[in-house]
Parts: sequence; C-alpha cells; structure tokens
Amino acid sequence: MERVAVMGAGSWGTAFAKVLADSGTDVVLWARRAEVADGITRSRVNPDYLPDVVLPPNLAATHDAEEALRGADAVVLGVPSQTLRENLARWRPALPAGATLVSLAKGVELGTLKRMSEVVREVAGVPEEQVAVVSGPNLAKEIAAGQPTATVIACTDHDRAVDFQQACSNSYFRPYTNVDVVGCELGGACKNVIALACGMAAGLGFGDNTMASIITRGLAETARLGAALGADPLTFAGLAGLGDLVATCASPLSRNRSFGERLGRGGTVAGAQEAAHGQVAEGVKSCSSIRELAARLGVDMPITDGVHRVCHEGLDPRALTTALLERERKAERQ
Ligand SMILES: NC(=O)c1ccc[n+]([C@@H]2O[C@H](COP(=O)([O-])OP(=O)(O)OC[C@H]3O[C@@H](n4cnc5c(N)ncnc54)[C@H](OP(=O)(O)O)[C@@H]3O)[C@@H](O)[C@H]2O)c1
Ligand SMILES: O=P(O)(O)OC[C@H](O)CO
Repeated sequence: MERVAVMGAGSWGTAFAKVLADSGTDVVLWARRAEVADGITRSRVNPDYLPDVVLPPNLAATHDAEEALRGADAVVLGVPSQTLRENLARWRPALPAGATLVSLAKGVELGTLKRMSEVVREVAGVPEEQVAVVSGPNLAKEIAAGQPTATVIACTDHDRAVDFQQACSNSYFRPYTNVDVVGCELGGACKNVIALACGMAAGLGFGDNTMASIITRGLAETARLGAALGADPLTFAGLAGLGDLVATCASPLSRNRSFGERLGRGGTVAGAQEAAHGQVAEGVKSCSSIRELAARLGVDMPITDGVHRVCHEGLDPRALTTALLERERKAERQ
C-alpha cells in the first residue's frame, strides 16, 4: 500500500495517520474543518486534538474529501460511530474502486443496531472481504507520543489484513491480524460501556477490587453477546477484547472512563458532556444500542443495562451498584 486516506482528524484519526506515516506510508488526512487542515499544513500539528505532537512530512492534510480519497489504496474511517453512515454516504462517490475500507470507530449504530463494518458494507456497497477494522488498546495520546502498543487488524480476507498490517507497522506500533471481525468489533464497542461503569465506580470512591470485578464481569457479558453473534470466544481474551478493556477501564486518558467518573462524583450527563470538550465518549450512545441488541438476542448484559439507565434514565450510579450486587445469585459461568 503506497497511499492511504484517513478520514477524520480527531484524536485517533490524527494519531493513526501518524502511525501510517511513521510506517513509511504516504497519508492524506481529511479534516472536517478547514482551519484544522490548514493548521496541520502550516505548523505540522493538529491544534485542536494533539497540539504537542509534530506530524511527519509524508502526512498531508486537506479539508477536501475528494482530494484525500483520490488514488488511495486504503480509506481509514476515523469519525465517531454514530456519524459514520452520514459521512460515508457523502464520500461514497469518490471512494476508489477496490480500496480497503478500514473502520477505526468503536460503537454500535443506534436504530439499526449494526456494527461499523456492517454500516460500511451497506453504505459503500462493498463485499465484507473489502472491509477491515482496527481495534485494540490504543489510547491516541500515548500512541501519538510514540509509546509502544499492539493492536488488531480484523478482516475476513486475511491477505488484505496482511497488506494493511504492513502499511501500519513500525517501531512502536505492532498490529496482529485476525479474521474474527465480529468479535473484534464487539470487544471495541462493549469496552467503552464497561469503562463508563468503571469510571462511575472510581467516582464513587471504590478501589481495585471493584474495578477488577467490573472488568471481569464486563468481559463475561461481552463474550455472551459475542457468542450469540457468532464471534470466536478466544477473541475476547486477545488485544481487541481483554487488552482494550483493561486499557480503557484503567486509564485516566480514556474519555469513557472520565465521563463515568464525573457521573460517579455526582455530575450530570450534560456536565460530563461539556467537560469532554466535544470529544466523543462512544459508550454513552452505544450502551443503548448494545443493550437493545442484547435484548433482541436474549443475552443478559446487566452492567450495560445499568450504564444505559444511569446515562439515559436518571438512575443514580450508587443505586446501580446496589442493583448489580442484589441480583439473583448464580454460578460464575452461566
Ligand atoms: N481517541 C482514541 O484514543 C481512540 C482510540 C481507538 C479508537 N477510537 C475510536 O475512533 C473513533 C473516533 O474517535 P476520536 O477519538 O478520533 O474522536 P474525536 O477525537 O472526538 O474526533 C472526532 C473526529 O470526527 C470528526 N467528525 C466528522 N463528522 C463528525 C460529526 N458529524 N460529528 C462529530 N464529529 C465529526 C470531528 O471533526 P471536528 O473536529 O470538526 O468536530 C473529529 O475530527 C471513535 O469511534 C473512537 O471510539 C478512539
Ligand atoms: O478514550 P476512549 O474511552 O474513547 O478510549 C480510547 C480507545 O478506544 C482505547 O483503546
């Protein structure tokens, strides 16, 4: 792969564009606002999202989507999951034929309850083999600073995953391939919801036993949903499952965890939204779509259900704790 378009110049779009460029791949980064693209072109930094990080010379920025997409071997989609459909529909006429479409987004679409790769296939009108996802413990700020991490490139076409793996491998970024797209996407979407719950627990003053319990039971309910949707159970023990779950639930850099922490400290959803400074905490919306998906499939996801009730029905996080602990007693693997 010689040239990749990255559509979306937020935290992860910008950091991932840098990963590609640092791997020797030429990148064009599309920014929704002209001033962001101009700022990158002028000063080599993204002033809004990663002001302390100098971007490499083989990374160009533009506000013109057609220009970004022209001749791209792969198109990386770095916009929030609930906006992917509308953005991609706009870009569709300019998508290069045969290009690998790569989703960075971690969410489940409200209303349709579709995973991001399903949205991409539907809107772009491409076969599943042409769509890949990137998912793993990938906090943008750490990666932009060149700190080592691993991730997963999931695609049902193994050769295509290997091509993209090559395009984004470098001295600090190690991608593995996986053909289990369903499992990798569910791991990425569900961990945001579990991180909200961990944040709430932290905000309430609870310590590491509580965190470990939420992480472990969160993984159990994610794996149950995965089983119902045909995912490989072992994916949830990997980077896109446990790896991302631990990073997001533990890190003060996580927007989802920080959002939950504000709620746990007694803040409102509106206040937590404001404190996020326009950056997306995907779990706040995906808790509702994942909950609905689970209900449709008859899968029990009590933490996800509780997070939905806190974020959208006014439940107090402390009452959520009580509700979870007072549930009917059962065997661990049930
Ligand atoms: N940040 C991370 O560490 C990280 C890591 C792995 C995966 N992810 C996932 O990657 C996806 C993107 O996250 P991010 O961190 O890059 O988000 P972000 O920092 O909030 O940036 C969102 C980007 O999408 C653009 N955008 C385009 N259309 C939009 C619309 N209709 N509404 C809102 N924004 C729109 C924004 O443009 P403006 O600047 O003009 O608003 C901005 O460039 C999410 O699904 C997230 O879960 C994030
Ligand atoms: O900041 P968050 O909570 O969106 O998490 C970022 C990444 O998904 C971590 O892998």
